[in-house]
Amino acid sequence: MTVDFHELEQAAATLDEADPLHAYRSLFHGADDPGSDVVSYLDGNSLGRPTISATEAIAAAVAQWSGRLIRGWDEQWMDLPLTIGNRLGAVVLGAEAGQTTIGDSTTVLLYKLARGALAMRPARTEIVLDTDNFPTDRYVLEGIADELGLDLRWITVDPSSGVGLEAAREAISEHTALVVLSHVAYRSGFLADAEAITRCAHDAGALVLWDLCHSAGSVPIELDSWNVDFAVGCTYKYLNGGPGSPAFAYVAAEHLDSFRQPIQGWMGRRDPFEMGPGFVPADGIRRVVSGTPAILGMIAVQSTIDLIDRAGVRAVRAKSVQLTGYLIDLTRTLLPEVRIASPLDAERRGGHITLDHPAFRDVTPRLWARGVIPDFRAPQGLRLGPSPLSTSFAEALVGIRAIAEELGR
Ligand SMILES: Cc1ncc(COP(=O)(O)O)c(C=O)c1O
Ligand SMILES: Nc1c(O)cccc1C(=O)C[C@H](N)C(=O)O
Repeated sequence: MTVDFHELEQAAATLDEADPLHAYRSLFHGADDPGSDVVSYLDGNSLGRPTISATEAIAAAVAQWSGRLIRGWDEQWMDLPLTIGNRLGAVVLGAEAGQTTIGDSTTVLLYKLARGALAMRPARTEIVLDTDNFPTDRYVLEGIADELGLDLRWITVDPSSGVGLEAAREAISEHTALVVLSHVAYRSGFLADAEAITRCAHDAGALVLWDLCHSAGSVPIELDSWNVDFAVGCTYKYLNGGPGSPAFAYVAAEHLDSFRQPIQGWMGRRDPFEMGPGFVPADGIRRVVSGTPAILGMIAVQSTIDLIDRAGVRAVRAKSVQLTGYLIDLTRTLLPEVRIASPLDAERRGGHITLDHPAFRDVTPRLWARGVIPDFRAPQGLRLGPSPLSTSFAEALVGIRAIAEELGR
């Protein structure tokens, strides 16, 4: 079959013109910068692009540091993790104020929340998780199971799919203390039915902890109305917080009084500057904090929350579905020998897809060298993660065309 690339380029341009979010692209550094060596950035689910407003916000934070020095803590910084948490809750997580905070890495928050949750179900013996959850989730839970003498109940998952409701229902039992799953699977992009699985866990008397790393900022989330107990997630992906920006943690209001986490630091104590004897947890979500929060690291996230608020989560999701659907269509046309290792049903697909081919391990560095940036996930997956606010259809086409060329088409 011969492919008319001119026609494909015209079609991509038409999609960009019709895209109600297209103007947001110009609010990101590098997206249309003629000096950039990147021609197709498809790794927004590993590290999002910086927003232009974040540069200004970070400069203002440094000026505040310079001018206010230590006074900045009393004036703003002590409350900032909770202030940003509330805003993230309202715009992205479907969470009322007072349940979300920013700090630590996802890995560390996962540990803190899982330990705290397990302490609330002391008579139960099992943690339910899946074989294809992100490595850090599996490793953290393996460590906790060793520490506490608990059993891990693994849901075996096809890496091109994810944890469906039936599989979750089979695994969850009267022995289950805690269920820990990813809302969007890091490899396939499978979008779990978080509401139904949460209900299923609760019916069995268990608690749930959702990893929202790949869903926050790309798919609608309603933690309060889904009755989720706990959640964690990254801010450097679709929330554009920057490399290593601190993660977020959500603890449902109903659990906050009884919740105790294992890293009892002074910043999570009631009246930390009293510096008194013994640990007394702070009221509310502040008790999730352990040490001094990374203030400069959390500044950029606010800029993206503002953009998502303006664009609307529904519009962000609609663009994301359109982008992944477009990548799937192009793959079928230009890469017929490649397997699509992600859900074809948009309802069950998050913001990224994975393509499978034995040549991808070798192809990936060649793509990076020519400014086309997806990422490689072993054993043979090429993961394409467009960002709804900054990726154009034209850019997606450039990426798939380059993959086709590298495969010798
Ligand atoms: C699903 C998921 N969970 C957890 C993590 C780990 O996050 P961190 O390295 O920031 O602790 C990541 C990404 O690295 C991820 O994709
Ligand atoms: N956190 C990352 C890093 O420090 C380096 C490279 C990639 C990452 C990622 O975020 C990977 C990502 N969580 C994934 O889903 O694979």
